[in-house]
Amino acid sequence: MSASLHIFENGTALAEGLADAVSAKLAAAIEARGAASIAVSGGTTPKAFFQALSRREIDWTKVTVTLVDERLVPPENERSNHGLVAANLLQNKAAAARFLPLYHAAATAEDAAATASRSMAAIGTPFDVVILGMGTDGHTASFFPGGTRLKEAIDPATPRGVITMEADGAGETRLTFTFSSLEDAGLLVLHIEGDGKKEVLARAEAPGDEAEMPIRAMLRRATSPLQIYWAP
Ligand SMILES: O=C1O[C@H](COP(=O)(O)O)[C@@H](O)[C@H](O)[C@H]1O
Repeated sequence: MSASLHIFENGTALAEGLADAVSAKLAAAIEARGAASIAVSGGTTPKAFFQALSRREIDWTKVTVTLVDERLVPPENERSNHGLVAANLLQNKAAAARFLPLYHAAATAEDAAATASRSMAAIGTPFDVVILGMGTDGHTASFFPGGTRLKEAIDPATPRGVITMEADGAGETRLTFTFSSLEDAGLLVLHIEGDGKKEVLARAEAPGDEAEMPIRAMLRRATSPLQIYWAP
């Protein structure tokens, strides 16, 4: 499915425009089914978007928020995506939303992933909204080049759920939804900012191996049209 590019003059305009699109999709899902779901990314990019979305007037009591991926750290750790979402999205109107974490204190990373997969089964699929980010190495979610379970993570035959991932440059062990969990979202967004990320995207759009730039799996094979939101 081909991608669409939405260009904004700056990060503030992008945050507001993306919050408009996402809140409209969540409101439509609530209207249709009485519930809505969104999986968001961490990293440095989404903070302003989270803050804008947190102020949108939808029925947040009917919205479940989770993460596309997470580090195997508790929420009080400064590198926790849960912590980022708690501080910036689960605020204002969105404080009423239900949050389902990927991290669980467990004996092993595999146990944490299995617990996350089980709790996600309650959300229902596909997600109404998925917001992806992208690293300068071409990773998305925790689909890292050289990742221990990259092949499995981006294989469309791997079932929906959360798996572990380790990779050089990823820091902590990661927990990540698989490709099949994310690629058919009602609204599938890639949120990137800056000229550097635009150049990375251009490289990803060129022919090459998905294992070298795993964002290519989403660009090439997602069944939902990928909506790329970019600002300088
Ligand atoms: O490791 C991660 O990085 C990506 C991108 O982060 P950014 O700091 O370049 O915005 C993010 O999408 C992912 O969720 C996160 O775990």
